[in-house]
Amino acid sequence: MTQEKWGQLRQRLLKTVGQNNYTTWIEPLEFAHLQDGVAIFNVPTNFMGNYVSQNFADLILYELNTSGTKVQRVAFRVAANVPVRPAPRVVAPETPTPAAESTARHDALQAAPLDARFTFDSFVVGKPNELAHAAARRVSEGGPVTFNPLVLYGGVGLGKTHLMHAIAWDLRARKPELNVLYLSAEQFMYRFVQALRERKMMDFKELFRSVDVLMVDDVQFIAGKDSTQEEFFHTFNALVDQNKQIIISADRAPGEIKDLEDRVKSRLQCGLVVDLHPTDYELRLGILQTKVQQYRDSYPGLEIANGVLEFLAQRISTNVRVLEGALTRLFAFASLVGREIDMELTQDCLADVLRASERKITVEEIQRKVSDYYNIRLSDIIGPKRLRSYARPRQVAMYLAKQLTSRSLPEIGRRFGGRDHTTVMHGVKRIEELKLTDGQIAEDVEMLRRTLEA
Ligand SMILES: Nc1ncnc2c1ncn2[C@@H]1O[C@H](COP(=O)(O)OP(=O)(O)OP(=O)(O)O)[C@@H](O)[C@H]1O
Repeated sequence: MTQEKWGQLRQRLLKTVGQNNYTTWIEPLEFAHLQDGVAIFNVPTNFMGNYVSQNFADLILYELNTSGTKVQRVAFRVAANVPVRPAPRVVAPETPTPAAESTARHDALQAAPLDARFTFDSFVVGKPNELAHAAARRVSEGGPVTFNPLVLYGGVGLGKTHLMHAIAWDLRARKPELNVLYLSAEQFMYRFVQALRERKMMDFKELFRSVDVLMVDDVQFIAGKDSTQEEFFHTFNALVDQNKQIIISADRAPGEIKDLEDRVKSRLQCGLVVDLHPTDYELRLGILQTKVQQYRDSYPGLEIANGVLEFLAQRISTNVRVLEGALTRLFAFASLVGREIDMELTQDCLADVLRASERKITVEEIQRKVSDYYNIRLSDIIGPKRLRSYARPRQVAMYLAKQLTSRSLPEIGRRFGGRDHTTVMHGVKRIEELKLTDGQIAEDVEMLRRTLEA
């Protein structure tokens, strides 16, 4: 079907549904394409898609087929670039027309916009985020609900929002018929308070319970806000009862969110809780390389000297937002002054960022913490003894020194009683392998990392 044909068809629909309905529901529809007998239309919001689907889909299908276009089904999906129309003014609020009433409801449930850059394609996967990524991918397939809710948690700027948006984009593409609602916990509270104030609690409940996939970002925000928590709890239960997928993000594990009611905590812990770990050197480097590829389009011809990305990955903190900000600044600066991005330019341009993110953890501190943890003496970690009960903690300490400090392998070796850098490399590799096969080691390393970074 062509756009022109859709234009003619809309005129026929106008006659059938009347001007009011037409302006509110039909006109904003944008014909996207016809594929395998499904006519796909872009709509500005999920709510609109749902409403049109329930009320006008049969009519549209009928009109399409009688005009000679063979279509088995129509589907509506939310596209990022379809403008949201302002709600038509309700002239007589006491007796709103059905269309106007629905539009007002639709405004009350406006989903937060999705960031077009936050897709699975642009998400770089590494050890620290691979589990979270895999879980997000699974949910985005929209198959039967196997874990509910999916809780993604982790520190600032580690990609929680990015993953949630990626799930939403994917679901919209794969299952346009699903009503996917993404919003922050703050927006949830805002809508709730607004519904209370405007005495529209029934609408609020009905609308939240009508979604197929609910995604609430930064749930820690509702901690300590009693009535919002209560409403969230009921919404949550109602959706889980209907087997609707819920995806939640938080800045820490549900059990550790202060002032979050126990019943909410325990509900959140019922599904799959996955942790986005702080980025490690390899992931940071991977992210930088990917971003550089993206920047090349905007800054053609700009060169980066060898070693600059490695330097940034080593020196800038675990927060990906800070890493991205640094790179953006570097590119903008280099293109302004028309120079290659070399070490000198990097140091000049990012002096403040580099100072702020200087790592505070020292190799000595790591050695102390590790010896305390394994209950051995500091001298045994540094000393020459090869006993397994010393060698393994020593390797753990070397591994942590590599991950958490900017020291090179030879520098680390020197601090471990003058060992060679190949010994350190071997130790680091050994722990990397053991982390995958030995749950106890993985837990030890994680505990130590947390106490060191606290
Ligand atoms: N693995 C990754 N690959 C590519 N980009 C990433 C990755 N992780 C994070 N980012 C980018 O880092 C920035 C911050 O990520 P995001 O907003 O998702 O963090 P967050 O965990 O939600 O943080 P906050 O708690 O501050 O909301 C975004 O621009 C995101 O695209």
